[in-house]
Amino acid sequence: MEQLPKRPANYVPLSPVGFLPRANAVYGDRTSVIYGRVRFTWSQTYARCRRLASSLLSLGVRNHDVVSVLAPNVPAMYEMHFAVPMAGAVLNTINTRLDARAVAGILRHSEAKVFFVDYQYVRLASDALQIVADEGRHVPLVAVIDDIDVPTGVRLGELEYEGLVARGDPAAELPSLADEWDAVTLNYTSGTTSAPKGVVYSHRGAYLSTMSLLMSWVVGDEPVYLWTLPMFHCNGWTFTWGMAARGGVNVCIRDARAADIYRAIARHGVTHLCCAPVVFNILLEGGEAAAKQLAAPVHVLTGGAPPPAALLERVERIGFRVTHAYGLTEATGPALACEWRAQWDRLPLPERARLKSRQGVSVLSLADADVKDAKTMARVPRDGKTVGEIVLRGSSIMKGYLNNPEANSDAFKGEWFLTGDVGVVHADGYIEIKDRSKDVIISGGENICSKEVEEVLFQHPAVADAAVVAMPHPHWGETPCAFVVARDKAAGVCEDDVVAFCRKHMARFMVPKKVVVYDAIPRNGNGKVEKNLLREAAKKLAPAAVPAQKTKVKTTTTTVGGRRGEHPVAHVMAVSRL
Ligand SMILES: Nc1ncnc2c1ncn2[C@@H]1O[C@H](COP(=O)(O)OP(=O)(O)OP(=O)(O)O)[C@@H](O)[C@H]1O
Repeated sequence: MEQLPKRPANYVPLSPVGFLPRANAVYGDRTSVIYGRVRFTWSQTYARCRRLASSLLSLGVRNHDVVSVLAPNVPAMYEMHFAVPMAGAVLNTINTRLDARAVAGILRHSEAKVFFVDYQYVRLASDALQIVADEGRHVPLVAVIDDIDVPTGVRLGELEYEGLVARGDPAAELPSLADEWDAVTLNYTSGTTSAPKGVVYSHRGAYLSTMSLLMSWVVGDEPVYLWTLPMFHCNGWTFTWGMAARGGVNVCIRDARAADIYRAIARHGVTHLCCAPVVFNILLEGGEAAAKQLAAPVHVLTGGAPPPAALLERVERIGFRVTHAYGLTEATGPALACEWRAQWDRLPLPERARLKSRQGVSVLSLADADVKDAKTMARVPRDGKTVGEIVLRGSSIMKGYLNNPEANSDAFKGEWFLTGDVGVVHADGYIEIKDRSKDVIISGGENICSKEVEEVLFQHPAVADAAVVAMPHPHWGETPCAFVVARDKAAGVCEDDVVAFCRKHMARFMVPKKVVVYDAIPRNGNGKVEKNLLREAAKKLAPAAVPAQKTKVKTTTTTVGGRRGEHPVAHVMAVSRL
C-alpha cells in the first residue's frame, strides 16, 4: 500500500475556487448572478473572473498578496471571491459598517496591495486611506466598483472594476495552486469582545467548510439564493463558493430591507437566504401579508447571535423554514448546526422553537466539538446544566490569526480551539450556548447567563427586542440589567410589568434589577449586540451603596468556561443567600 504515491491524477489540492470552472462546464448557460437589471450566466461569471484575475496579475499582484474590498453584496464582491485567489492572492473583505479608523487599521495590518471600493463607500475609504498615508504607511492601489446596473461615474483614482474586467485576458495563464494549506481569504473578527483579529482561511478549510455547510443545510440542486447576509461576514458563511458548487442563482441586493427582500423573493423565486437573527425583525416587519405571498417556503439559515425561541416561532409562523447554526469567524462561519430530527415535527411549534434555539451538533468538516471545564479540560456531563467552554477541532478551523502570536497561543489549547463561549450539552448530545464568557453575570457568586434572561424577556408580549448585561451592585457585585424595545412604540412597555413577568418565569436572583426601555438595541455590523455600550449605560444606573446583607458562603467550587483566563471570575464560589 505504501508504494502508491500521490499523483496529479489522484491528488488535487482542495480549493473552493475550483467550483467555478466546474460551474462553467456543467451549468454554463444557467443564471449565476442577478442584480437589478443585470444578469450573468455561469460561463460569463467564469470569464469575468478570469479576466479580473489576469488584470490583477498585470497590476503586479503576486502570490499571497492581500487584495481588500469594501463593498455590499454586489456582483463584483461575488466575483472577487474567485478572481482574487485565481490570481494567487488572498481576498480580504471589509465590513462596510466600520468607521474610517477601523478600516485603516485593517488596511495597515493586512498590508493590502490593492483596495477595491464600492462607489457608495468612497468617502469612508478615502478617510481611511488618508489615515494610512498620514501614518507614513504603504498606501494600496485603489479601484472603484461603480454600480453595474446604473453607473454613477464616481471615481477614486484611475482604476475602475469594469475597466479591469474588460481589459483582462480570459485566456491568460493563471497560477495554479500548489498547496491546499495556502491562504484563500483573510477576515477580521467583529471586534465584539476585543480588537478585531485577522483570521486566515486555507483553501482546504474553505473547501471542506463549503461542502459541509451545503450538506448541513441540505442545499439541493438549483437553489435561488438571496444575499441578505453580507458577503464580508466569513465570506457569506462560504455560500459565495457554495452557490457555484450547486450551480445556484445569486440574487444580489445592496441592503437587506423588508421591501427589497420580499420583492426579490417574489420576483426570482428565492429558495434560500442566510441572516443574523436580528433580520427576523425585518422579515416580521414585512408582516404576514407579505409573507403570505410566498409561493413556497423559504429556507433560512440563521446564526451569528442567539435566536430567541420566541422570535424563531414568530418567523416560522409566517412561512420561513429556519435552520439554526452557531459559529465564529475562526471556524469559517457555522461550526454547529441544529440538525433537525423528523420526530420533532410532531411537537407543538413553541416546543419545536425551543429545541431549534439550541446551537446543535458539529458540522461535518469538524472532527469534534465539545464543552469542557475551562481549567481541567474535562468534558462536562450531558445534563443540559453544567456549563463549560465550547471547544472545537477540525478542518474548518482557521489557519490562525495573522501576525498575532499571542492571540494564537491563547486560542489553541492542545488539540482544541477555544471559542470563548460558555455552553452546556443536553442528553441528546446537542450543545446549547449560554453566553459569551465575558458576558456571564456573576451575582453574589451565582453565574447568570444573560441569554437565559433574554429568552424570557422575548416571551413578554410587549417586548420586541431585548439584551441583558451586568450592572455593578454594591451588595451582589453584579446584577442583571435589561434593555428592552417595545413592540408597539406608542403603547410602550412598563418596567414593573417586565419585572413581574420575569419573577414568574425565572429564579429570583436572575430577575433584572433594572429594566430600561430603548428605541433600538445597539448592534454592530454583524448583528451582534454591542454589550460593551450597554454595560457602560448600566454602570451609570448602578445603585449607590446599600447596607450589607448577610451571605453564607458554601465551600463548593464551580468552574465556568473562562475566556482564556480573561474572565474576572473563572472559578466562582456558590453562594447561598440567608
Ligand atoms: N447561533 C448562535 N447563538 C449564539 N451566539 C452565537 C451564534 N452564532 C455566533 N454566536 C456568537 O458570535 C461569536 C462569533 O462572532 P464573530 O466571529 O463574528 O466575531 P466576534 O467573536 O463577535 O468578535 P471578537 O472575537 O473580535 O470579539 C461566537 O463566539 C458567539 O458568541
